[in-house]
Amino acid sequence: MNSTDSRIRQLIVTPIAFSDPPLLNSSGVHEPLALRCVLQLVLEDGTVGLGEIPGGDDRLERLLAAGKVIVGMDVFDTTAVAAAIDATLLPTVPGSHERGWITSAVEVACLDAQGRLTGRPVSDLLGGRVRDSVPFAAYLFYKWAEHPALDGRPAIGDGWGEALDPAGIVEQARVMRQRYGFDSFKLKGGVFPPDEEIAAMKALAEAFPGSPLRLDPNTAWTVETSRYVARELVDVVEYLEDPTPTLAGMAEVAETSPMPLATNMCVIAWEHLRPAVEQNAIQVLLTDHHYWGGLRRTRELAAVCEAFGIGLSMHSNSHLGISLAAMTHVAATLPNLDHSCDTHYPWNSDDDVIVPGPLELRDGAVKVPTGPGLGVELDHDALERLHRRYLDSGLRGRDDTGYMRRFHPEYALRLPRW
Ligand SMILES: O=C([O-])C(=O)C[C@H](O)[C@@H](O)C(=O)[O-]
Ligand SMILES: [Mg+2]
Repeated sequence: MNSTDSRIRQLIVTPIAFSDPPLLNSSGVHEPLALRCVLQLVLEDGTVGLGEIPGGDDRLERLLAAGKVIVGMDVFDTTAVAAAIDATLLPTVPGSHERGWITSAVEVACLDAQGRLTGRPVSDLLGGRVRDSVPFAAYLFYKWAEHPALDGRPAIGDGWGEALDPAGIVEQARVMRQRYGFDSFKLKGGVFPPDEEIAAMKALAEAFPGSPLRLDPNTAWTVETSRYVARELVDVVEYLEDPTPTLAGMAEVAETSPMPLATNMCVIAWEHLRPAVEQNAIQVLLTDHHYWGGLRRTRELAAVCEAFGIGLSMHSNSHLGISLAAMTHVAATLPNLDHSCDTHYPWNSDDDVIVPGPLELRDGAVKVPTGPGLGVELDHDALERLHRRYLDSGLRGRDDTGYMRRFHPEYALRLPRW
């Protein structure tokens, strides 16, 4: 062993759980805890690279399998590392989308380690920044005031209060702007009948004139309803996100839609790109390095979008700071990032910060960390605390619909619903 031995010694995967408010969407409501996996990629010289992806038993198992095949490989050999993981998972995980989560998580940890070894930020390793700070949108949600009491557990409140109508959404947007300076706003729709959500978007447009707005019902509408909403929101939204299911459905809506259609649902793997282009089904792609195979693959995806005139935005699930750092680094290097990125980060509790330090949402943007690698350091006490929560919770997957049914047994998942 010497001080520059960049071979991978071990992948440590830690499943964790962190607090999530009762955010509503087209498939139910967020549970009180969200699951993530934190990766620590340990090199022979003791350098550690960090990664983070959504949790759940399946992903945990796949990450552990990936960890076994990459031992001894050089951390700079990310193409071979990804290929080894892909080959290992292929027999049991046929979908490239699902394999992408795992190769991505490990690639980010490799890049973090490479940056620590070379003293360069990940954005430099990706080709260099075209911007020093990355704009994010406020991600607005209809929500309950609290997680109701359940099975002897008391109700769990949060500082945000209830938002179930246009006034509540505008108020939430005001708080988001006041705290974080966001200029653009995305509303998670598909919760209430379309006319109520149209009213919320119009109220936002009136309250924040000139601010870019988006509405994302996660495929809650039929083609006909999508066309109606599109007509109602002309000159109100910059794009409509996943109004209806399937590429064919999106293509039908796009034929008459006055605004671009965006997706993070019907184009989620490389094999979806060609039919999407052929059918002109989407005009904006929300990329997400977590499932597109990593930060380098995200840059390749951006180039494909550029070639076909598809605009670029960025998707987010509930996430912690390692993911935010990775999103910020890659977004900083994308010349054709046309829209501010999504982030769930403001919904997190202060108790759940696992990488205290440079990441801050200010003026609606995050400054790209300039320290080595991702530029963030893991708080091991916080990691241990969130790992305990995971163990104690017994939660092993995400189930927004099942959780909604605990309070409304008649609730049924129907997409499209309207
Ligand atoms: O843009 C999106 O579709 C999302 O962010 C998906 C997420 O799962 C969001 O809907 C949520 O967390 O409820
Ligand atoms: Mg979406």
